[in-house]
Amino acid sequence: MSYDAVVLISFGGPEQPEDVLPFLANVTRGRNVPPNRLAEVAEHYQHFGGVSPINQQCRDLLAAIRTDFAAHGLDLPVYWGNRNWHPMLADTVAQMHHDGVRSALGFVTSAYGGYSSCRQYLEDIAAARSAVGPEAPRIDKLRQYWDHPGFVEPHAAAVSAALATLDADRRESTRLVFTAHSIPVTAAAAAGPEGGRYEAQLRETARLVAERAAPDLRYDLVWQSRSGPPQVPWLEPDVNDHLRALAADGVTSVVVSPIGFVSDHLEVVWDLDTEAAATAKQLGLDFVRAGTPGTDPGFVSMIRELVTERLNPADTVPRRRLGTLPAWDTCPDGCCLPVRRP
Ligand SMILES: CC1=C(CCC(=O)O)c2cc3nc(cc4[nH]c(cc5[nH]c(cc1n2)c(C)c5CCC(=O)O)c(CCC(=O)O)c4C)C(CCC(=O)O)=C3C
Ligand SMILES: [Fe+2]
Repeated sequence: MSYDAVVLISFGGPEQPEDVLPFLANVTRGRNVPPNRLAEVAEHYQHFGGVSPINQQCRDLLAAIRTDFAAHGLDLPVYWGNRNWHPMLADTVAQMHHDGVRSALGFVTSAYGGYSSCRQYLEDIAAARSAVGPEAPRIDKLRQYWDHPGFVEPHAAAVSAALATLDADRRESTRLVFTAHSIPVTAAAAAGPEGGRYEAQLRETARLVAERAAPDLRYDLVWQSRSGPPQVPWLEPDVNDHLRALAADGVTSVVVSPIGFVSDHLEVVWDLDTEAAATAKQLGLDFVRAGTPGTDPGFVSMIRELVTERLNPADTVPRRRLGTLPAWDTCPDGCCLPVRRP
């Protein structure tokens, strides 16, 4: 297979106060998110002047990818388009078509399987291509990278750096708390061809990061940013409830590492740095939030590696990874399908 471009595909976020409500309408169209939850989330964005950090983080990543490709003689143009806010993927795909791109590789800013993390991006690609028409470029999504060293190692380095800021005398009562976006329990059960893939991958990433950063410490995987109506079960425990349980258990210090994410977007700076940090303070816990890959050079080279490996079949160029869960270049049909929400 030959490719003539790469496209960075992300979630998108508002960039001014007027964008917040139309952005949220895009995110929640056809989903079961109660109006009071939406109002609450709109307020989180307004705390940051209506600007989500995510688009600038994508611009920074885009620039880093272009610099890295140029430095390694990889001569492919790199585009960027989002699911929920400008630049919208359909506009990007139209531009790619206009520029003569015939087939591209897509890198999405989510490392895991599952409907929201993987399948929905495949749907975004399909919708953007059909908006452009039959001449739209082909776009093949790159593989999930939850256990790639270029994802695991930056998270591990960030956990080590965070730990180094805590009181060494309290090491024995320090806990690593890994977080990811909660999803409905039914969606978790439907993730991957055999089910449970989102959670299984997160457990594997947590283990790989913990082994590298602090093999002597206990760690947990918990959930954040729950949405949806209260009567629908989502993955638990929530990070705030978990901090309360840890404090009651004699834990004095926590490193919170958002392994579910690739950059410090709003779910990180609000749900962790603001809310979870306040919970920890109330409990008298020492709290430090570990960084995300962002534009870490190892993460950026991983993207180049994922691109170049796809120029050759998997049996000729081994796909580097640290874990043992099943892996593939192209998701099977019918994997991670959306579940009908009550
Ligand atoms: C698994 C997952 C990821 C990780 C994978 C990935 O990164 O793609 C993720 C990322 C993100 N989620 C984000 C924002 C939002 N997610 C929402 C709602 C939802 N997320 C869900 C899941 C996930 N979300 C789900 C099941 C819903 C319910 C509605 C639905 O079924 O789709 C809502 C609606 C309001 C609310 O929170 O209820 C907002 C505003 C932002 C942007 C942050 C910024 O602006 O910086 C990012 C990166
Ligand atoms: Fe979300």
